[in-house]
Amino acid sequence: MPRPVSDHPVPADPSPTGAGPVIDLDPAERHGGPRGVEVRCEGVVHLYRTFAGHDVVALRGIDLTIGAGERVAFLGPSGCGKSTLLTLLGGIQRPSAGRILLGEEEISRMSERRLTRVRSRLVSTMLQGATRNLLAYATARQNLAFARLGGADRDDDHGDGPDLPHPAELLETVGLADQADQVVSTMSGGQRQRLALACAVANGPRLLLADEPTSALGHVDRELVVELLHRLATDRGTTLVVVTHQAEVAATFPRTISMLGGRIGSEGRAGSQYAVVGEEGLLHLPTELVALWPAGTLVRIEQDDERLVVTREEGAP
Ligand SMILES: Nc1ncnc2c1ncn2[C@@H]1O[C@H](COP(=O)(O)OP(=O)(O)OP(=O)(O)O)[C@@H](O)[C@H]1O
Repeated sequence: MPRPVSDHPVPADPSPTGAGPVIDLDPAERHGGPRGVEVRCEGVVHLYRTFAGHDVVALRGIDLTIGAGERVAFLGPSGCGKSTLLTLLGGIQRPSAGRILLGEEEISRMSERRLTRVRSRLVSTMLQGATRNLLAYATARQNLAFARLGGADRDDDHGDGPDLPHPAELLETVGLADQADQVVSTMSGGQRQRLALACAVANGPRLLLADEPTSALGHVDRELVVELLHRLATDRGTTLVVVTHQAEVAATFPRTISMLGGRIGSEGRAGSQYAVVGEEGLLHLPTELVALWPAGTLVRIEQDDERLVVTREEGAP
């Protein structure tokens, strides 16, 4: 029987160095609000240095706020920076410039020690490909137990506290109760991905990040995993950010963000498309219009009260 949250006050940061403020792991829950954490990016730029010594600009200035408990899908062509952004939000890499905040915690400037705590207690990242998130020669139950070790880092409850989902219930939720003692390497792709999802939420993250969680799955498994992602996130109010190239997956999210060339291009909310005006008036077309309005198309732009009217100039050079 879960104990009430007030029995488990979040302890002060036990770091022997005493460095930095306490990571407030669950403020919203203690105040009865959503459990998810707000995500903010301010001017985030990311460069990769190649072996040949060249810089590749993966992100060119991302300004973005994702509300606590919001569910968002990132779309965009290959190489536009989706996975890079996800790894920055998960604290796996640090941005070359700009700020990333999870709630009040600025993870872009945090010490490695505190970042490790954030990764094990606040954020969970599902990498692309189910097996990268699992121990292939362990059973489903053992994988879940391992995934909960991060939660066990919670000094108040040693991993069995009220805010951690129970492993048996999680296996039941993802439809793997009968596979509890099955070794991962003998599971189907869909079963592995459902187990990876169960492991990702096993230590009760407030932000769940998933990179292409359905890319290798058939139609039935894809629908199952998408439904589980939404259910597990909404049940606990977890903020959910998913990268996908599948439009039908993105369409199940209340908010979609399309990226292009390392920038945020357009947004969709509840079926409507929005474009974000970028630096120097740059405006990206929604992805599905790009083929109809290719680069080089000459257009006339006129302002009509609150509307911008864009008209193709037929026959122009
Ligand atoms: N480790 C790396 N070293 C050098 N360049 C990289 C590295 N990782 C990514 N890049 C480059 O950064 C840019 C963004 O890559 P990223 O993987 O974030 O894009 P993506 O939108 O997730 O692509 P995909 O949909 O193909 O996974 C690309 O130009 C890519 O080649």
